[in-house]
Amino acid sequence: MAEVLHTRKELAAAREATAGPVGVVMTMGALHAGHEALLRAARERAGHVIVTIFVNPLQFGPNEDFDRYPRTLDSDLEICRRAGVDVVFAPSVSEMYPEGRPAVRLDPGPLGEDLEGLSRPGFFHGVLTVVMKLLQLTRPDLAFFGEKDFQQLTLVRRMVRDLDVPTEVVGVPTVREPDGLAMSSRNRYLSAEQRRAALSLSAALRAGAAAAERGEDAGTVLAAAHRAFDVPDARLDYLVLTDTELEPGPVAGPARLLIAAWVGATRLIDNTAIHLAPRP
Ligand SMILES: Nc1ncnc2c1ncn2[C@@H]1O[C@H](COP(=O)(O)OP(=O)(O)OP(=O)(O)O)[C@@H](O)[C@H]1O
Ligand SMILES: CC(C)(CO)[C@@H](O)C(=O)[O-]
Ligand code: BAL
Repeated sequence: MAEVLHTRKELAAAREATAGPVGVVMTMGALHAGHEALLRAARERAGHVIVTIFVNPLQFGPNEDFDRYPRTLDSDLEICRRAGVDVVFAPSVSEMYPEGRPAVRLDPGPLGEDLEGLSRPGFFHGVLTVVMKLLQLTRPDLAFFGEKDFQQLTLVRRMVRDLDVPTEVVGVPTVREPDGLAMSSRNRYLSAEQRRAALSLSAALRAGAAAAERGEDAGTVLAAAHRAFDVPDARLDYLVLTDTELEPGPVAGPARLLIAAWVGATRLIDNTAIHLAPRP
């Protein structure tokens, strides 16, 4: 049975009593099969698994969905129990930020201002600040993050490297619905019609990957992805081809194709690995 803790003091006591490799999976709750894959990966690599459930106000903009973000603690706990999680840490906002918004926040650097950071100013300052706080509180040997949020995974890896955090960051492949839609807690905002339009994100990525497999160059790969996205009910935010560190403009070799789009009032993201053929 997972132990459910709400205070930093309880967590510190539980952590003190734990030996052996500790794995942490950080979440905002509303757990789904994507999160379950992270829990399985953690269970395989770590003797002791801690899950954090915290909807972090610091990473939401003033007009974003902090208030309506789904909060489903009972079913989350059931999923954690089934997955053999040892500790669930589910603090309140005042427990995490007793003095209100922290004056000192982590600066994600230039990548934090691009892609997701362009549409969500301050987002990665909020993400990295809470991830660092949760790393300090849980002191894990391993921390598991989903590739679905590839820019987040990249920035967390960079933070851990730049700030000498003694934790290995493990990326877990994106879990999809059978029709290709990347699992996301925000999918539950979609009507049936919007869910059909949302398929255009993964369709664009598949079209890009298929063009790369045919040996097409970067420009053709991107054009194929754009053509496949062409649906009236979804509005593109960005569709970019980068290198695997999210720097712009790869011409050959391993790359990443990333997309963000609005479907109604819901903003969705997705990405895939691409391998560009060597240039002649
Ligand atoms: N489909 C997925 N496959 C793999 N990992 C995922 C998937 N969805 C979320 N994750 C990972 O789970 C962790 C917690 O994410 P979070 O709780 O924000 O869920 P989410 O579904 O991404 O929510 P949202 O839709 O609000 O962004 C992150 O590391 C995230 O990348
Ligand atoms: C990493 C995270 C838990 C920080 O709030 C959040 O950004 C998420 O769920 O991906
Ligand atoms: N899944 C990343 C957290 C967020 O979108 O707020």
